[in-house]
Amino acid sequence: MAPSKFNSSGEGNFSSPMAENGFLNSTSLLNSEKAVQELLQRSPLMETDDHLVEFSEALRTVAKALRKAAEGKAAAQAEAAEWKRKFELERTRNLQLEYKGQSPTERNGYDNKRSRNLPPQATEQSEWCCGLNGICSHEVLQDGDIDSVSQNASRKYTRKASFKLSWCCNGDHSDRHKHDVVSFEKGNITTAERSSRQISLKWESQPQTVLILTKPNSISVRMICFEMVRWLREYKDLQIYVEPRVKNELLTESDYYNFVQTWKSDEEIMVLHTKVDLVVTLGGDGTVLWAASMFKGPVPPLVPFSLGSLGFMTPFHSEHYRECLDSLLKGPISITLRHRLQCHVIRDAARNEYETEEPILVLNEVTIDRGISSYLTNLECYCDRSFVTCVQGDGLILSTTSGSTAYSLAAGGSMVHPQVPGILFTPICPHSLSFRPLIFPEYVTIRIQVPFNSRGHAWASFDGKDRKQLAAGDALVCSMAPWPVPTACQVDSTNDFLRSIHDGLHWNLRKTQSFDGPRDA
Ligand SMILES: NC(=O)c1ccc[n+]([C@@H]2O[C@H](COP(=O)([O-])OP(=O)(O)OC[C@H]3O[C@@H](n4cnc5c(N)ncnc54)[C@H](O)[C@@H]3O)[C@@H](O)[C@H]2O)c1
Ligand SMILES: Nc1ncnc2c1ncn2[C@@H]1O[C@H](COP(=O)(O)OP(=O)(O)OP(=O)(O)O)[C@@H](O)[C@H]1O
Repeated sequence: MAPSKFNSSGEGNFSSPMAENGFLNSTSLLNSEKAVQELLQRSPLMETDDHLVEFSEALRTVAKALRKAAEGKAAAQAEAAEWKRKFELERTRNLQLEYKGQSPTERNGYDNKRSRNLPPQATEQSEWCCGLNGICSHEVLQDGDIDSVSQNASRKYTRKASFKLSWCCNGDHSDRHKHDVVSFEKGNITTAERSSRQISLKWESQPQTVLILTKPNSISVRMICFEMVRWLREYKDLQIYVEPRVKNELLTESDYYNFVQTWKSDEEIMVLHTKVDLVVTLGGDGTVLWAASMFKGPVPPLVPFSLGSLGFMTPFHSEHYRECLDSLLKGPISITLRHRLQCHVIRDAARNEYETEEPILVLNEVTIDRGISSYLTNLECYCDRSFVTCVQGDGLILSTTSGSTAYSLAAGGSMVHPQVPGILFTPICPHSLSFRPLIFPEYVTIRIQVPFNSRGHAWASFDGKDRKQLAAGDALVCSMAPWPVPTACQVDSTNDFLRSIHDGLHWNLRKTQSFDGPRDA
């Protein structure tokens, strides 16, 4: 019998309780029990087990602490993102003020600035409905006083057309602000409006400047663009802006197009929304996404003409552009307010929470996926201060409701009417049987964290573009942006949405059963 290798002194050697015939004999059993007890008391194996137990408990404690820390970080980063959002809003306001020739420091305070730069009606509304901390859509959407612009002789820009937005439903026209959602009169909770209603835009002065954005590398788009520019100039007497590339194309065609304006720098693009009354897009959904991405703040009303293969956001037919533009320039226009998501990438390497990169606004979605890595993505997701889940799979899509018919749909997300405010949380190929897509309300902040123990990097892409690598420790914080994209409707939001899913996706197309006459009971 070989001595136990655990007994270094040679004492307490135990023999196998198994006799040679294969049965247990009692003496050897006694011996072996004693030996096991000795082994349990003295053996380093037991110490190893104890150490393993201790170690795993310590690991569990560390994991708990890490989760707590991450939750704390989530809250801090959500707050940082909220502050950043407010900062961006303020910066855009200041930019507008600077453009109007008034320095932000000339203001006595926030209220004063607002009351001096907004038309009286808008100011009253904003203080009435939102107070200081809210974002009034009419401030974002209704163009303010721009008299100073026309007075400023050094600037060649013309006065921007003003318009008024109203919310109406089934013929009921009402100016009631959409923030006035819940009332607590006499202790009863009632809802006045549950989401924004169909919006109607009425021009208060004639639009004067149109920006035309076109899909590149398409001869048919180029031809329509040339024609449209000429028509808008000769029949509507409008100022026209195009991208530098298009201006070159126009000038190559003819010197006639010399009147068309463009820009040279990104700073000029930043203030484009203060000059342009209407944006026309010629292309597919990608061109609408491109147009939206040009406006990092407020977006002028957008008229999307379809010249692509699948137009979910392009209800206007380019062959009828004259009649369409004629009626849109007169107004009123039914508008779909397409919400956007504001995304901040927060690097773990950044020294503090506020050192975030420039925010990116998306009209469809932000996708966090595994990129070229063959490992499963491992993403920790938080909603405000609450842990949502860990995504283990190909990735995750955070989509707007406008984007619900795009990538999110392909990944199994629901289609949502674009006027419903919300954030879709749709996994891509999750390695789990029970991971169903979610829809969050519009007021939450979602944070996606690449954990430190992630095997590979994750990649974020914004409306299918601008890929950014997310290393372990990096996070993406996402909330609803205060600047929606107002797109003109062919009929109204609902009719256009249903038409797009019927025509674009052949949604629920099925042969109708033949009628064979009533069946016998
Ligand atoms: N598996 C997929 O379905 C998949 C994969 C990658 C990207 N995409 C989508 O492509 C978008 C980028 O579009 P692009 O035109 O620049 O690229 P693209 O030219 O590759 O076109 C992608 C397709 O998505 C359609 N699309 C875009 N936005 C849509 C929307 N809101 N509703 C319905 N369909 C929409 C376009 O019409 C086009 O047919 C991304 O935002 C993403 O949603 C989809
Ligand atoms: N003005 C522009 N400048 C640069 N790129 C653009 C511009 N407009 C569109 N694009 C890009 O060109 C690509 C194709 O555009 P778009 O999606 O509009 O056309 P399409 O693919 O023919 O139409 P659909 O989306 O209906 O299939 C998109 O990736 C879009 O981002």
